[in-house]
Amino acid sequence: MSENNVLKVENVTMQFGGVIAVDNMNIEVNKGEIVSLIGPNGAGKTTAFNVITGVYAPTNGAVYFQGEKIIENHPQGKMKKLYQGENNGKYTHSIVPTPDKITKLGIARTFQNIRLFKSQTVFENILIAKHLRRTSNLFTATFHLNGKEEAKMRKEAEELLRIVGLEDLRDEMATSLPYGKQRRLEIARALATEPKLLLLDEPAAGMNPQETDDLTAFIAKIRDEFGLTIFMIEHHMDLVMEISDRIYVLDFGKPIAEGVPEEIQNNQRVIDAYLGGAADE
Ligand SMILES: Nc1ncnc2c1ncn2[C@@H]1O[C@H](COP(=O)(O)OP(=O)(O)OP(=O)(O)O)[C@@H](O)[C@H]1O
Repeated sequence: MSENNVLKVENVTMQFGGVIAVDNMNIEVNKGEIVSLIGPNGAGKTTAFNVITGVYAPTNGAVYFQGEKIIENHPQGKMKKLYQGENNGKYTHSIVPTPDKITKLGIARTFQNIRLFKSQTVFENILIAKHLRRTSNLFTATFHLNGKEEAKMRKEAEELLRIVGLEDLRDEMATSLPYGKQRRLEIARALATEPKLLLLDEPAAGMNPQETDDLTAFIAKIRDEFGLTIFMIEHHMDLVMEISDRIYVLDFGKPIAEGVPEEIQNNQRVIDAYLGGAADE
């Protein structure tokens, strides 16, 4: 693993009963890269994100973040009998951190369906995320505010709103924002947890072409401004091809191709499995 490696997914399988959602997946994302994960519906993209962020303990395999193993698991319970996958027996430990632990390590994510604190303002959404960096308890994050630290967080939240261009909407209710701005707020809220690695799950879903263009520029801007590494699931091929340094294509839980955008666009296996149809989406 090179010292530039930020994320390494190693031989990860996620099996739900008889359904193999992710099948012995190997993926690497290096510092400063924007890497996209594409593939047909049901290919296992969101499940892969859920493993990396601690929502699911993988059935088998390991995940490394900045060179350190943060997740490892092996078939247990009824999976011992069910699991027929590769690398059985290679993993012997069970390291299964919760999502808030993963956030604290420096991995943040957004979701396919926007998840904002609906009855809070734009500013409050950012501030609560800042508090969540320090506590996993939403009640504490919202109500136990202590003087000096609170003032510092407020200042950082104001600064973040300025950088992402939402300062004029500071006191609006999050849900009153136009769709594209809600997405931007959700990304800003993820940034408030001070991640090194940002996972974006279909950030352009439901966006019109203008909003998608704005988002493309926005993602590039935050990568540069925050020194981020970005791993993104996306179906909008214009966005993916324009912004990605590299792309992984997933089909039936397995990466079937990896390369720079031009290689992926010209890969016959990818065209057959996915791009032929995705162009119309
Ligand atoms: N909790 C679960 N229990 C059982 N099966 C699941 C679970 N989560 C996902 N799956 C199955 O795993 C497979 C992969 O689903 P996943 O949502 O990861 O695909 P995806 O590539 O993200 O699809 P999309 O592009 O539609 O979001 C699907 O067959 C899905 O039904």
